[in-house]
Amino acid sequence: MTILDKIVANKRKEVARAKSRVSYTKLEESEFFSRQPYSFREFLLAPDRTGIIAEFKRKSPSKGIINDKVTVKQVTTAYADAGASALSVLTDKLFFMGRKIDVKRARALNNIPILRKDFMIDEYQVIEAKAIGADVILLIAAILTPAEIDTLATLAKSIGLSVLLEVHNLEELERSINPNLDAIGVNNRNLADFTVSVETSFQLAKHIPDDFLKISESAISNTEVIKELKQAGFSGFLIGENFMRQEDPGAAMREFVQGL
Ligand SMILES: O=P(O)(O)OC[C@@H](O)[C@@H](O)c1c[nH]c2ccccc12
Repeated sequence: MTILDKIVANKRKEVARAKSRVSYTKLEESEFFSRQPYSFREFLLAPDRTGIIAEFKRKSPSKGIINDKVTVKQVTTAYADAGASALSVLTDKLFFMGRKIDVKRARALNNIPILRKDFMIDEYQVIEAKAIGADVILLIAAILTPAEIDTLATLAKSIGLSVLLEVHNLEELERSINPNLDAIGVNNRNLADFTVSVETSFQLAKHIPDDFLKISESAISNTEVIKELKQAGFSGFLIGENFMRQEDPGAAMREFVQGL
């Protein structure tokens, strides 16, 4: 059983529990549910922004605790000030030490899109994403069938959310492509064994149709790589650990973007 299998098995239980505690009606009555989400595309392509999707991540299965001393407020507002095009906030509790309230807090404090970073397997989580103030959801090709991707993406679009599909290889990309997606993210980290290589992004770039935004995810640690990824057609760069492992992640991002 890979780590991804374990995460998904746990997620099924978590979603069942959440459904029994908070009804769809309750979610739809929440303060953020009726807001108009920000457009992921618009913010990624805005010339005065960096294209960086800056992540708030306390812990990961591959690295253990990365930083559990900082607050959502301190980090996300500094990321936005430093020119982030969007925020990525983990909501998986067991493996990433994330919480749904982290997205709510980030929403109340920032005026840029927020990606709810979780393992989406059920329509309930899509409604929940909107209810907690997210603008973008992540669909991971490795854990979803094409039919599931279609169902979740169609629902997300119908409530105004943007959809980012994450792939790790050509086979996943080809089987998962769907007109309801806004962006395709190439994860440079293999979620089954944690190996990382930015080459994955360069190899898959030419196979991603131009109507989708191209995003490179994980293991991005210097601005030279970003310049090369831009040349290869990428407009989004998802960065977590490189900032989060510093005592002041916002300051780390501010310094990083000087090199762009
Ligand atoms: O911390 P990094 O190497 O910069 O990676 C960020 C992000 O890409 C990574 O956290 C991630 C990519 N896809 C995911 C899916 C689930 C959880 C986490 C992720």
